[in-house]
Amino acid sequence: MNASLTVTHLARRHGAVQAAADIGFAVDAGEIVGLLGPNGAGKTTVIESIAGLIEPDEGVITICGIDARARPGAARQKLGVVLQSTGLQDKITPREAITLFARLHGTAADPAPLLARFGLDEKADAAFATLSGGQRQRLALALAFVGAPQLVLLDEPTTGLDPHIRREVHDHVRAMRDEGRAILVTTHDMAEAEQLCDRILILDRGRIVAEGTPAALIAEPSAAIRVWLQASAAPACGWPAALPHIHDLAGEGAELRFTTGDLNRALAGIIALLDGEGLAIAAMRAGRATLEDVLVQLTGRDPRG
Ligand SMILES: Nc1ncnc2c1ncn2[C@@H]1O[C@H](COP(=O)(O)OP(=O)(O)OP(=O)(O)O)[C@@H](O)[C@H]1O
Repeated sequence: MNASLTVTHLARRHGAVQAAADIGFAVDAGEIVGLLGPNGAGKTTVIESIAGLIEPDEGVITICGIDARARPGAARQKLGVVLQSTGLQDKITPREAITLFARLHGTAADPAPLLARFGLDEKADAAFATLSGGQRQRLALALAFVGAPQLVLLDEPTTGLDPHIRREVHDHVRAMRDEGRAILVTTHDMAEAEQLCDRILILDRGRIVAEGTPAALIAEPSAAIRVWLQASAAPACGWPAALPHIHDLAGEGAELRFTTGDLNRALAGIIALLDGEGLAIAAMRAGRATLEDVLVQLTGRDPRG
């Protein structure tokens, strides 16, 4: 087995809140796994537990075969972390920061290759405070890369970045994966998750509620097609609570929203219902469900908060 990270029965409370409960998953070498979920789902709690920044109440975390809770120092050597804030001082330069991180890692790495790889040559000796958002994020990736980690944890690595820089960060993350590293990434951007992740874990209220490739989650038969429909008027007795071949039914006035795996049969049922009331379909939109639809369906909440 080549899992770079295994997490079993991870649990953590923050006061009265069960932020993580019985979390279990693995990330293999050469794989990008996305941790998705609405605000407060527990994503940061899971990442910080793996990074050794908070102490879980229960669970086993193994990083490249090392028990991370029993041997945090040894596990840290295998790990690179990009958190939401770098915590760097305004005056430090990228060259100094990389040198400092290398020293903390117990290596004396030459910063030049990392500065070049992450496009920071020109800013190598500029103060952190003068770097743009994209340059700061490239520096955060470079710092996570000190010590050539086998597992990289990225907590919302592209939040607040423009689309061009976001694509650049994606390319760096894919390159890390293609070198055989394991990547665990959190994001609120469903399009990003769909493009970047080989596999996705959906978290809700501290628990994993779904897991699979983006394509498999979207192709979940009951949710494959998302439909909005408007009748010529609201049905006299309202919309029924359930109809054959229809899921996530939400009707209001003349409008109906639902998901279905069989549009023919779903529409046949609706047409029969409308015919019975002397009504017709006035307008309709149907399309492939997105990862965002899947997440809303599973958690009942908007992934962007
Ligand atoms: N230090 C803390 N003290 C008290 N409660 C906390 C603390 N940290 C997190 N929580 C709570 O634990 C739950 C999980 O929070 P966490 O930050 O892990 O979620 P998240 O999925 O990363 O959210 P977001 O997408 O908003 O970053 C939330 O209910 C949050 O309010």
